[in-house]
Amino acid sequence: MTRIEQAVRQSLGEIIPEELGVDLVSAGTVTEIEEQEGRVRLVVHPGYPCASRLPALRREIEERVTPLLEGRELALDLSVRIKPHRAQHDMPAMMQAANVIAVASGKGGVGKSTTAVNLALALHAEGAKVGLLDADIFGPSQPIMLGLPKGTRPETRDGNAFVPVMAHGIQTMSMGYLVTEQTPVVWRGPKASGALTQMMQQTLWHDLDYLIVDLPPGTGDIQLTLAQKIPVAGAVVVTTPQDIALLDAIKGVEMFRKVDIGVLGIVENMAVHICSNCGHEEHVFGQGGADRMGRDYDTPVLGSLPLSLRIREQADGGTPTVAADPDSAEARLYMDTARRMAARLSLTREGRRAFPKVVMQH
Ligand SMILES: Nc1ncnc2c1ncn2[C@@H]1O[C@H](COP(=O)(O)OP(=O)(O)OP(=O)(O)O)[C@@H](O)[C@H]1O
Repeated sequence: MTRIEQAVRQSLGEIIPEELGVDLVSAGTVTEIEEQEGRVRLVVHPGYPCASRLPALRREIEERVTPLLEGRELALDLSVRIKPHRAQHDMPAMMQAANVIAVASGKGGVGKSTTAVNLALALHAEGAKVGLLDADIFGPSQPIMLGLPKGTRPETRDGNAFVPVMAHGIQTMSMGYLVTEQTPVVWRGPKASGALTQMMQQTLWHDLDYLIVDLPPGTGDIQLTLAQKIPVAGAVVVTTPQDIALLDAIKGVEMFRKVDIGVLGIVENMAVHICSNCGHEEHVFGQGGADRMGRDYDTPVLGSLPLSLRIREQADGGTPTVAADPDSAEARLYMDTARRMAARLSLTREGRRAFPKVVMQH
């Protein structure tokens, strides 16, 4: 390595993007530094979607590196490359989805689905190709949050494969598309788990960087099936700061660890209420619990969302916050959380790629 290459490497080793928490070199994003005639070629590939951050990162790199080049030109290739990351027991990634991320909660009603859809939209806004699977077989809520008209059905191909339904730029699939109000879902246990595997594998996901799976609450059959049959690169546990929700969240974290699925972090929802009249902040469900849990279980808090009327109205109205009002404070919190989640995943080991396989069977 030449003197200039060394100096460049060292200065890149001092740039620490907030969401990554480590420097560009340690994170493995610097794939090439080469002094050539009259110029230095530099290739930096962040492994997570961060379109909104690239201009500032480019400026920072240029400002630090250019003075070191002794008059040579800087040829900088700064672009995102999302790879598949290691799934449990080294299972190969799905062909059509590089990274499956499970969004779970220990108990119901903590806002897991709202969080999942906003995180999916945030990854999309940052430039990733994203799918969302509503795995809540018994109470699918994503079709409503995605604003899809009642009775929306996915197209089928060859009679047994579903074309994902596009909504706000992401590919989606939900049991809500397959059942009607007249056909109550009476499956339990193995049948429901079978339905999840089927939905996952018989959907023609197209070239996804991330498939976000919105799990039903708890630690039951569906979660177990996911752990056995589907390669999951990472999990996120959504919780409110209430003690009881936290205890349930701990069970969720432990469940994923037991089945060798990495927990990327905790998202704390409804952490603080901001009065829409006077702006007064109140910690409705207590304060600091997720931080404590994060420390005790060595799991970072990826983000903290307020209890906000807008989040509820926008989700329940079919255009979740990130799509409805991308510049709002709440949307920015979701974007920050999603970037941290994906950045943390980018630091885990690379996974095995799947071999081409025909999913459709007759
Ligand atoms: N941060 C928030 N502020 C205000 N309302 C919220 C927030 N997050 C979620 N909600 C609302 O809380 C309700 C429950 O949310 P959601 O359906 O996402 O929860 P869940 O944990 O997925 O529920 P379930 O256990 O039934 O699957 C919804 O009406 C949603 O709009």
